[in-house]
Amino acid sequence: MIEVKGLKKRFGIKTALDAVEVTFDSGIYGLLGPNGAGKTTLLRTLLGLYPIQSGDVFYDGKSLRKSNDLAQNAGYLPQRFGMFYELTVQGVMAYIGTMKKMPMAQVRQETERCLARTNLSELKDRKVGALSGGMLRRLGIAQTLLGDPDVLIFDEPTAGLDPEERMRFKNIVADIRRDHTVIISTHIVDDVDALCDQVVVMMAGKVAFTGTRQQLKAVAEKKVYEIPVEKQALLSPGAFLGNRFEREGTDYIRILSTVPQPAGVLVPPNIEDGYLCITKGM
Ligand SMILES: Nc1ncnc2c1ncn2[C@@H]1O[C@H](COP(=O)(O)OP(=O)(O)OP(=O)(O)O)[C@@H](O)[C@H]1O
Repeated sequence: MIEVKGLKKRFGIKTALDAVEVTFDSGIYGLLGPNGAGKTTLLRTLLGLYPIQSGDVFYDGKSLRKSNDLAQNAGYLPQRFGMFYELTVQGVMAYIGTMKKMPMAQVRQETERCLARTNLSELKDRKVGALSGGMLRRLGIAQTLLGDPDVLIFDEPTAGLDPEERMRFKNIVADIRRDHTVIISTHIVDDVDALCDQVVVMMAGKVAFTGTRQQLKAVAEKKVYEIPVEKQALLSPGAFLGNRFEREGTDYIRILSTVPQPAGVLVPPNIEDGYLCITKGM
């Protein structure tokens, strides 16, 4: 279990984390938030890549100030995964395995398993410099899985993946045993809906919401309307205009509103509605 308590982080005068309180237990967590909310800073702090300035993080009860157990038991896919261009795919896996202090025989076995899992077995001899962006992302995912770590941290894992590879990533995550802690930072709300048991929403360096997907949806209960585009002028002030879509030849707009909108029809919320209600303060 990872317990974050009163964690603060500043870059010069910029406060990136402002007394963050959150607990990550076993299970799959989606970490959502607008650009600059502090998601990457939080993840990097958990991994010991930023020193703790104020507050603390406990991994299985031990403070990160005194122990680097969390970093040693974690696989991490950074937002921008890069590697030496001259290394081959399997060379990267051997390099990461060595950094993780894994015995060579285990590295070989795990390399085979993780490359097969990410559809890279046939590219094992290809150099990093000759991989496409999507292939490099898959290699990043493969090295995260190496050694089956207890904690897996993925920072925007599906960015740059084609639909088939996104599906494959979802299947990989679905196969991870639920006694692991998996944290997935993403902007793709659909991915959270498909994958995550719990959702954490960050805003301006703080945790604005933690709960299940159902609880996130419930935030938008009785606040979501659909209205034909031609009736848009009848909306009461305070409505937030969401997606525009077409149904049976009519154009509609999805609306979020805390005041009743008689010109629209109330519809059940989805998790994107819940997320938008939090970020718009509705
Ligand atoms: N190395 C740094 N130096 C200065 N400021 C930084 C640094 N890293 C992050 N910041 C700032 O800290 C804040 C939080 O950034 P962070 O990258 O953690 O946000 P994020 O939620 O991951 O954003 P995104 O979704 O865009 O990746 C931002 O205002 C950012 O500009």
